[in-house]
Amino acid sequence: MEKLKIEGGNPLKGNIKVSGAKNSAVALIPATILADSPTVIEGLPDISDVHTLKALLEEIGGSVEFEDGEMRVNPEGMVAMPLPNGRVKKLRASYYLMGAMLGKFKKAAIGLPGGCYLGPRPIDQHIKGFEALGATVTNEQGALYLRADELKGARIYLDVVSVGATINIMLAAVRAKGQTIIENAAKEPEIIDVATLLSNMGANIKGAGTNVIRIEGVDELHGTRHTIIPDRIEAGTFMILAAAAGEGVTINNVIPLHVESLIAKLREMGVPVEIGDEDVYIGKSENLKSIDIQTLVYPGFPTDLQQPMTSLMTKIHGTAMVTDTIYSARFKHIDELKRMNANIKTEGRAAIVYGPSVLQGARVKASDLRAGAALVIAGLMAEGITEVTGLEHIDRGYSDLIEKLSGLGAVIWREEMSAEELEQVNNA
Ligand SMILES: CC(=O)N[C@H]1[C@@H](OP(=O)(O)OP(=O)(O)OC[C@H]2O[C@@H](n3ccc(=O)[nH]c3=O)[C@H](O)[C@@H]2O)O[C@H](CO)[C@@H](O)[C@@H]1O
Ligand SMILES: C=C(OP(=O)(O)O)C(=O)O
Repeated sequence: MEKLKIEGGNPLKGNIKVSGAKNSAVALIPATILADSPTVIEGLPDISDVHTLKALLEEIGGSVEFEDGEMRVNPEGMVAMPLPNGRVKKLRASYYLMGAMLGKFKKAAIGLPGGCYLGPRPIDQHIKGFEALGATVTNEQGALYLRADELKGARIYLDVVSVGATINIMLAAVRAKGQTIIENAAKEPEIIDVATLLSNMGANIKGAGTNVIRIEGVDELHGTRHTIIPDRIEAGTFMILAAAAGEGVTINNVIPLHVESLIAKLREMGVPVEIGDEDVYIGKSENLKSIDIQTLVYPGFPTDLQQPMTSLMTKIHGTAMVTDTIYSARFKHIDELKRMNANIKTEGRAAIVYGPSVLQGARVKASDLRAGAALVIAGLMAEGITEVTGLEHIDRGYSDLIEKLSGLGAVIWREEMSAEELEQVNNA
């Protein structure tokens, strides 16, 4: 097992390119099951979630080629193979296999998903949607079994705005008979990306990106070619790290509209931001002002950027508060930042940051994906060497991180852990 080492304090300069969106990729790949002929997705990130989903499609009989970010999925040999255990537990998004397999085969058996622990992550709204479409859903020894004689369109009101439930219901409803209306739908860009792929496969979807989505079911879907949208969370992570440790960084392959809430907050702090057509420039940031952040559904401030933002906030002059209204326990990075000399207090769903602090290199552990991003940013800001373990989380969502950050002048590398270090991490 490896750890990441970062020598902090080296000013970052230059250009860094954003990859395809993880949170789109993890839905686009299962969506290929719905077609009767091969689909090609271009621009996928080289992250472990994508490799896990590739293996899952192969497990159900698909043939999948993946090279240079391009994945070709031939669904011809696919069957409704139950997947109650194993790889499905590695990632949250394996729940999209439920919607896609239910749509295609009218049955699915999928183990309850894994992914980052951020507090309770129920999937009751997904189940409510599948049941409204005519499926029976039972929980048998930790796996959900979904069965339907036929799927029929329905009007489904989501009690909570959920990205996962909106996409999952869309995946099943494109192959249902008649019209489905999803009310109180989530509006994230990833939902539009999945709807675009499905529409190009022959589905009839209107309103993706608004809070009412109308789907007219079709009997057949065909393969197509699709280019994924850029990852707004990776873009945001790079913007934050540029503000934290940069002296002029351009982030390329960004849809600026997708990061508007972050741009607004960075400007409020006094970070120089210039917006291009497909790039964002972050200038050297000094004397940052205190701000408060509340995570909200899109287009509000994303929960996924809350953790990286906390690291930047240790530079502010004053007090700042971060409230996560989406996930109550997304604060595991705080104790690690404290090890690095940050002055932060958590109270319920909020973290209060007292700045400025001069961060010090330390041995820290990434408890989840964005906690990992927060610690990498802190390591780039800190004096001395920071060692980050828990890289399996970071590898779920950031492709070629070392190469990309080294390109900006960061001193960052991976190192094999000794047996003694492994034991310490496992016992922690
Ligand atoms: C709205 C929001 O910010 N969504 C984020 C959420 O998506 P993710 O898809 O994981 O979460 P959802 O959008 O589905 O959930 C939003 C909220 O609804 C709740 N919920 C969800 C489904 C359900 O059936 N029942 C239920 O109560 C969740 O616990 C959460 O509090 O985390 C992802 C990974 O960090 C982010 O990329 C998404 O942008
Ligand atoms: C927590 C995340 O991923 P997942 O929902 O797959 O656990 C994330 O993208 O920040």
